[in-house]
Amino acid sequence: MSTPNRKILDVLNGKTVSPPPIWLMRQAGRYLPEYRETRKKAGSFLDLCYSPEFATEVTLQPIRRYGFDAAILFSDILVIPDALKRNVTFTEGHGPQMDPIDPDGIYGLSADGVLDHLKPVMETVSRLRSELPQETTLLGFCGAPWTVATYMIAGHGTPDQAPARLFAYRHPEAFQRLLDILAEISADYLVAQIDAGADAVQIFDSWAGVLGETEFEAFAVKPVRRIIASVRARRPQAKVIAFAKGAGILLKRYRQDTNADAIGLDWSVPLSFAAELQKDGPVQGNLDPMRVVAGGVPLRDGIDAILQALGQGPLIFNLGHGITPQADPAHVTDLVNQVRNVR
Ligand SMILES: Cc1c2[nH]c(c1CCC(=O)O)Cc1[nH]c(c(CCC(=O)O)c1C)Cc1[nH]c(c(CCC(=O)O)c1C)Cc1[nH]c(c(C)c1CCC(=O)O)C2
Repeated sequence: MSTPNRKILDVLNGKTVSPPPIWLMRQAGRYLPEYRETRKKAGSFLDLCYSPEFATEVTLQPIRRYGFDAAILFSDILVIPDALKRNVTFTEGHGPQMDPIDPDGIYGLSADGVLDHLKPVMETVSRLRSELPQETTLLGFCGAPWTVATYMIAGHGTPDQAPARLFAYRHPEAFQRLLDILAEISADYLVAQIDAGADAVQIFDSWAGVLGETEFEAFAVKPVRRIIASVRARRPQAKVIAFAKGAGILLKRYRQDTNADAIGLDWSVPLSFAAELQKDGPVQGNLDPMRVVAGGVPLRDGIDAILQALGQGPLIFNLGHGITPQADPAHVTDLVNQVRNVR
């Protein structure tokens, strides 16, 4: 069998690829008119996530438009609480909502049936692998236990994750049990995505940045290390990108202690520090999504700075967080052309 030429896998193996491969977090989404069209047809947001036909279509849309080096499975990190029967809904303007969980609820959680519930997602992954160009890397993903737990405890998004932080102090045993079950399910879920055709996976810890040092170690590092170890024990070839948003100087230890193949960097990570982190292994990031909204000079300067600081080492070009609905699709074309040095 010939090995497909997937640049992102080369970077994940520690190689420098020039120009760097590129994909964008949330590259399938509301900034694209074709996404908004499909979204209307699919019904609710979760209906879209569980429809192999529509989820495949929206995953492919940004690949057709921009030829990104990776496609990321269209789904959401909150399909796990949904599979755990937490009554998850997404309503326009309110973001995700679910039943807030208490300690009794945590002790009542069961992993049974979770992967069955997620079978349509695996069907989407296998359709994608057969429909994508050979050279496009297919990324699977899950949320990190801490970030998923913050939604399960509050029942919705919060600016500072105060409900989950307080819960962890008040109910340490129940909270640990929640992290453990989420880590176990997430590892199985990632293995299932890899078996269905994902080339690599990303773990999103979007709320890692609100944790103090001790809690970062216990709630962000440990569960992610456990997931990666469990996936590697079963699928030694699997590549993992870990994105701990807001982790700052703790990122140095985060890579070493989780054993991630690459770490994602948000836009607050100084490029001098990013270059140091790159000496330990591949990095991904870290353009401020607002530069994509602004376009023009701020966009050009931001891209230049990243390419200058990180372009000589293993880099996957990305944003420092998801692209926002107000981004102009034409600015994304400019971004891709500049990174690829196309005039
Ligand atoms: C925290 C988190 C969530 N979901 C996700 C995270 C981690 C990354 C991050 O921090 O952005 C991850 C995610 N969500 C989505 C993807 C799909 C793949 C891709 O990146 O293109 C991925 C990888 C689609 C989505 N997930 C969601 C949308 C928008 C919903 C819609 O189309 O109506 C999309 C395209 C909904 C969602 N899902 C979530 C929130 C808070 C919201 C509401 C906020 C919003 O509306 O942007 C939870």
